[in-house]
Amino acid sequence: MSIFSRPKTPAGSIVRARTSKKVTERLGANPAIRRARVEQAEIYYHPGFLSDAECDKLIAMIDANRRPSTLLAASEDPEFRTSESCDLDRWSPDVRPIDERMAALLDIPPEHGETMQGQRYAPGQQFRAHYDWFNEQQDYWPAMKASGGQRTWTAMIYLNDVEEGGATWFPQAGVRVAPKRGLLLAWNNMKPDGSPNLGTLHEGTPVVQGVKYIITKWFREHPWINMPIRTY
Ligand SMILES: O=C(O)CCC(=O)C(=O)O
Ligand SMILES: [Fe+2]
Repeated sequence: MSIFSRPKTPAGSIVRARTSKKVTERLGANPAIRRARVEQAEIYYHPGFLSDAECDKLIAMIDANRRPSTLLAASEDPEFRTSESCDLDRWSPDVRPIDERMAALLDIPPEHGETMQGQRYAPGQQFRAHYDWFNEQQDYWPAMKASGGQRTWTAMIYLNDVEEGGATWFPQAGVRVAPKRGLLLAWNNMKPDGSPNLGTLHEGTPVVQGVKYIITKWFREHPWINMPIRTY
């Protein structure tokens, strides 16, 4: 192999490795948090992170602003992501304290977080298996690199219980999480050396009965520069 050929496995990174270690230590020290007992990925649970009132408020905001969900990279499968999404205004008095609490829980500066997204899945809707980390070989990567770089951690919260279906399934890690109102799920998209972890492959399985509401937050390795600044 020539020394100029592209490595097959994505490269590690000192910045991401440092974040991995810091967040892992912070979560490990929190008695309210449990780690899934698997080696393939670092997946954590915090039951009851949000109150019922907070969940209801976010559900109402999602219902009021939802639009079809989108994908960063084109997919040939029209059923790949069939849910609806909405961006939640981080400066809203109902969103900001939650946004900041999530960042504090992980010990990541809030400005590294992308806009909190609400997701709504009606029966039959799903988000097929994907990674949250960016593929650095794809056309979208230069724009993502410039806007804060790789996605390091994901934190999501289930806002309601779902009658049937809608579990988050990590097929490589063998972890299935059923929606539970107020439960926060967080995982490290990176490996300890700061390279993307293939073990984080996950999907939002189809809802069978009921409607599933979640919020998702993706944290970048650097501050997310798309963040709108309010000048008043
Ligand atoms: O709906 C789920 O359970 C997973 C959502 C997800 O993977 C995402 O929003 O990136
Ligand atoms: Fe995801």
